[in-house]
Amino acid sequence: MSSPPLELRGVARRYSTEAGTLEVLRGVDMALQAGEVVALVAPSGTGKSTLLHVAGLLERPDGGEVLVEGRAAGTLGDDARTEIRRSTIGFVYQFHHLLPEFTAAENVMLPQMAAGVGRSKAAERAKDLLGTFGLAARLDHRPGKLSGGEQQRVAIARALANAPRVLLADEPTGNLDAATAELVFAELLNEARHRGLAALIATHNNELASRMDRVVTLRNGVLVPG
Ligand SMILES: Nc1ncnc2c1ncn2[C@@H]1O[C@H](COP(=O)(O)OP(=O)(O)OP(=O)(O)O)[C@@H](O)[C@H]1O
Repeated sequence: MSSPPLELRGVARRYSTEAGTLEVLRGVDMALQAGEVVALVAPSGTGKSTLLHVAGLLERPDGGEVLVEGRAAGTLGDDARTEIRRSTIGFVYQFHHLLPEFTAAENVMLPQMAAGVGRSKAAERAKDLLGTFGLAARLDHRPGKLSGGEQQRVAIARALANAPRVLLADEPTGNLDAATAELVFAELLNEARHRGLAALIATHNNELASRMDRVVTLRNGVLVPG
């Protein structure tokens, strides 16, 4: 059997604070299979973002390992992690984090060009992706001229730009009104399923969580089912 796109083994992460050491992750184990969309539920402040950042190779674990397609990746150096992240992992944040001085299309082109794709090919792919999210008429708009839902759709298109096998999302619709959140979530779920991605989507919303394939909860620094 091939390796899961993403696996966490005994992942630990702690922060030094004035009050002492804060053990946020105490041995997180999880395997995320291709085609599986998993909900990550965690009360605020328990380490959900920390977990996603470590899983997405943005931060290194203090213990344990993150395996990407079977390769120990979490504890590699910054350049190697960046390389693997760029080619394998798409990340959607709660706030879109788009670059305000670039257009929607350019925001989707940039990660591709950073990965070595030529400008015209990147532009073509950005157009296709943004079209998928109903933004064909918004390619040349800067983020400030887009609605919240449109901004988040651009952010999702950007996360998919390099055809990742893993999609990580940190409350991707948490900043939208309920009706827009529903539409954007449905599109995100649809794309993740259509592409057969291994997806981990953090949400505080139990109804959204129940529509994913399974739910994991972060409790006392470990993941438990349900
Ligand atoms: N760089 C850091 N240094 C010190 N403490 C940190 C650091 N990053 C996070 N923490 C602390 O670790 C804990 C978990 O933070 P994290 O951002 O992962 O929580 P979260 O579950 O994502 O919260 P929320 O849902 O409110 O965004 C919090 O108590 C936070 O204050």
